[in-house]
Amino acid sequence: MSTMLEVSGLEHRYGNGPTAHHAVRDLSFTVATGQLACIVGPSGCGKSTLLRCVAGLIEPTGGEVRLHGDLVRGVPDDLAVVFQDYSRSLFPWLTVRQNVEFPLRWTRLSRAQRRERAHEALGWVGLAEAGDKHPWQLSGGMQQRVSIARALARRPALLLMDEPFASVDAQTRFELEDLLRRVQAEHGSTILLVTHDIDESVYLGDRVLVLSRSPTSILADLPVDLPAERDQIDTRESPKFVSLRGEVARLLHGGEPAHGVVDSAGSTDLAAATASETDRSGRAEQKG
Ligand SMILES: Nc1ncnc2c1ncn2[C@@H]1O[C@H](COP(=O)(O)OP(=O)(O)OP(=O)(O)O)[C@@H](O)[C@H]1O
Repeated sequence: MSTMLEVSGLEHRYGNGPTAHHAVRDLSFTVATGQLACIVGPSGCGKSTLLRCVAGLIEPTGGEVRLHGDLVRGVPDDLAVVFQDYSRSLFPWLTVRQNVEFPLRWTRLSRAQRRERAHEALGWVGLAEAGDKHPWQLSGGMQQRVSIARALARRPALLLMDEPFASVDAQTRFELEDLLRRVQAEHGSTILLVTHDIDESVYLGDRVLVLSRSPTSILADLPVDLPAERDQIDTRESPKFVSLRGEVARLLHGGEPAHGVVDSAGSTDLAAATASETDRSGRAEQKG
């Protein structure tokens, strides 16, 4: 699988001198084409700073970011971002279709092609019939689906998502998570998604990057060895999911990566971690 995103020795410091704040210390990782990688870390650890560097919105003070091999300097044309706050990212005076078409104005697509792309992307998120409505006529979850459609209509090489489901209720969140996995599988999208939610990172991710406190670095890079087809009830109840969630939570609460299973690249072999966790819980059950 080819590499879509390569972050090498990334460092970012806000300001200079004694008041400087070192937000990101030393981050190196890659995301393969078609992969959905989740980033999880404590509040204020530097997740948004990382995303801003990847999006080319700020210039890192050290290291580099490459998108399909090209050094990121400024916002790449083929990158899209979905933010948490859909109500501020959609234009209320435009219809849903016009919102989705809007960023396509800066492409070489004709008007008819833009309309076609918008219609198609709205179909992907189940909103083909809502094109003539205005955002304020839709529920919060539907508005976030419009934001996702708008990002996908550009066919980005990389989709960045910053806490995309943090502002919707639990049921809608589940629906949006399933929608994202379906869309990603159907269209082979490469996604880097930041979340505060440990369960969400494991449910959504092909892998989970766990970040340390600020100045942040990578504590563990955990492959999520769950079936591609996931289910909000069965997957979340499966021993593997429970074990992975426990591992991420343990790391975030100051634990070391599962010992004996960290490889030289700093990534943790979850198969081994899962086996040892299952073994532990099995022994606990037997004792009980
Ligand atoms: N423009 C800025 N100037 C100075 N310090 C900043 C700036 N932006 C962020 N910081 C600091 O850098 C650190 C990382 O912030 P960042 O917003 O990247 O973290 P985060 O993990 O996204 O936070 P949260 O989980 O609360 O969204 C924090 O200590 C924050 O106060």
